[in-house]
Amino acid sequence: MATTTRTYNDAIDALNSLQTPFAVIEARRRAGVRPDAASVREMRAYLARLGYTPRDLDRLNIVHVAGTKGKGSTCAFVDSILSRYSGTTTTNGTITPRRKIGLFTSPHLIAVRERIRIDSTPISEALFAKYFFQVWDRLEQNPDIAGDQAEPGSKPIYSRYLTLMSYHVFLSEGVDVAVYETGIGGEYDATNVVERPVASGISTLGIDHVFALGNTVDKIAWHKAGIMKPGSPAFTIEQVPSAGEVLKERAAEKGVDLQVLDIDPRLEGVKIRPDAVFQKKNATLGIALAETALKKLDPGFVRDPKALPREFVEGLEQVVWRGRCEVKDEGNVIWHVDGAHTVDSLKMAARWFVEECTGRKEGGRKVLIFNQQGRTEAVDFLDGLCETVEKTGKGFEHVIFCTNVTYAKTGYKRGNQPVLLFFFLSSFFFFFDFVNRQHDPKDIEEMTQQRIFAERWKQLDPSANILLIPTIEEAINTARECAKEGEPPVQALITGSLHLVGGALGILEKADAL
Ligand SMILES: Nc1ncnc2c1ncn2[C@@H]1O[C@H](COP(=O)(O)OP(=O)(O)OP(=O)(O)O)[C@@H](O)[C@H]1O
Ligand SMILES: [Mg+2]
Ligand SMILES: [Mg+2]
Repeated sequence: MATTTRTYNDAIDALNSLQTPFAVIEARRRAGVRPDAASVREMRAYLARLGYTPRDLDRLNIVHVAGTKGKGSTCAFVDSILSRYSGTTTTNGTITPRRKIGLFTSPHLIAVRERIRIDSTPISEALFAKYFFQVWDRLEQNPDIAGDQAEPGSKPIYSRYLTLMSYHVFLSEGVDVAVYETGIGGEYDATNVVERPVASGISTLGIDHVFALGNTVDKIAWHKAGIMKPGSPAFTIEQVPSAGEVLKERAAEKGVDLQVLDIDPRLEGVKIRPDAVFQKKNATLGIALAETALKKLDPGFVRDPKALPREFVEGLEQVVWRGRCEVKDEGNVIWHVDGAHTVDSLKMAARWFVEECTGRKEGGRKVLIFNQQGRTEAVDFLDGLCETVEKTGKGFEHVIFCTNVTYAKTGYKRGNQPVLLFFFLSSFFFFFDFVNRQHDPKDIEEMTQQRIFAERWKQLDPSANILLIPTIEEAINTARECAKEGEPPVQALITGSLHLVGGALGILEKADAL
């Protein structure tokens, strides 16, 4: 990859070249190749080529979170609490200096730099480009270290590159504590190169990423349990029994003291949004992780079992975690935006939408915009969604299935220049942060998946007006056209994938990053 200039866009181009192409993913899937221990060995090799050892990561005081759902939300709670708590405590009369908090999450909604945050803000384009190419150069300067377990001269794949880069960013920027969300699973996830986290947390387990992790919740639990490390406290919340058992067994094998937390009674009176049990579980986990980190970072910190410190309450109430249970009132349309993309979380999202709608005086017509790309099982997401909303007596009047392409004219993402990368998609240009090589372009062009969704919805609710619309932008405009003069505002739900939600928020807010 030519890297003669080193702008942010060059960095994004180079990063996108590290995506595993759709054809390779398919070939591996057919051959039954699943992630294994080699991925962490490879991460260790790249870390060494960058000039770091796993010991260096200890300086980051990592809080590590795995789970099927609620990882990102839990991490956001920890980040929000810690950033409010730092700099406010007095030890022996002196104010402790403000701490820098790193946050590494996935996926991104609009711009990839959202995945690497310092003090809750995505790193700037300039900083992203700078560190991206520092990593690139170091890998090229040290193409091989004798005996290491990565192919000589190779570059890590997309998610592993970003993980490596995040360590380099946080170490270079002097981050005091870094909160890490796993990508897929735990045991073999790129983030699992950390050996001595300050604490590990496992959020709600369920079924997702079946190919990589297994098709039952106990197999999935085995992977997630891989982030627990001897010598580091580990926490989880109530799980379905088969998953809970596996977590306990693996904790015992590793000699880890795993605490299973009930909803924290100190949350009474704290305004958690949405006001739902799943979010209180995420908050409970977030509190325990933040407390454990603070015990290490702040010798003056004492846990009060009766009440949460003011900074914790503020951190929990004011947390920002975009694309999850968001309401945006546009006048004619009230948008409900949630990136749920598993059977269970879609039921949660539907319940939240229904509660929002029933809480309103006037009930306008309901419109759904749904997308999920590249996962055939996604058609089963629809049943719970339809049923939950129909229970209110008034289901979705219009149901729009669109692709994950954002803009009608320019393709995936607004940018300075379009880059034509792909063959099949004659009418779409691909843009930087959302070039996605991991889906079959033909499926998108022919709206194969959307047609399957439409068939299913026709069976679920024959009275709904079902529409297939190519882009997110056109889907949003269509929903806007459903609003009629003199009628209460349209109540629209946008859900099914984070790509969809990111694209939609980008359009609704004209934002470049969240
Ligand atoms: N504990 C939970 N149980 C079930 N559903 C949840 C839970 N927490 C969040 N959700 C739902 O899942 C969606 C995604 O939440 P979040 O980003 O925290 O999860 P994640 O684990 O980071 O997911 P991803 O796989 O997208 O990285 C939310 O919008 C919400 O609808
Ligand atoms: Mg996931
Ligand atoms: Mg996430």
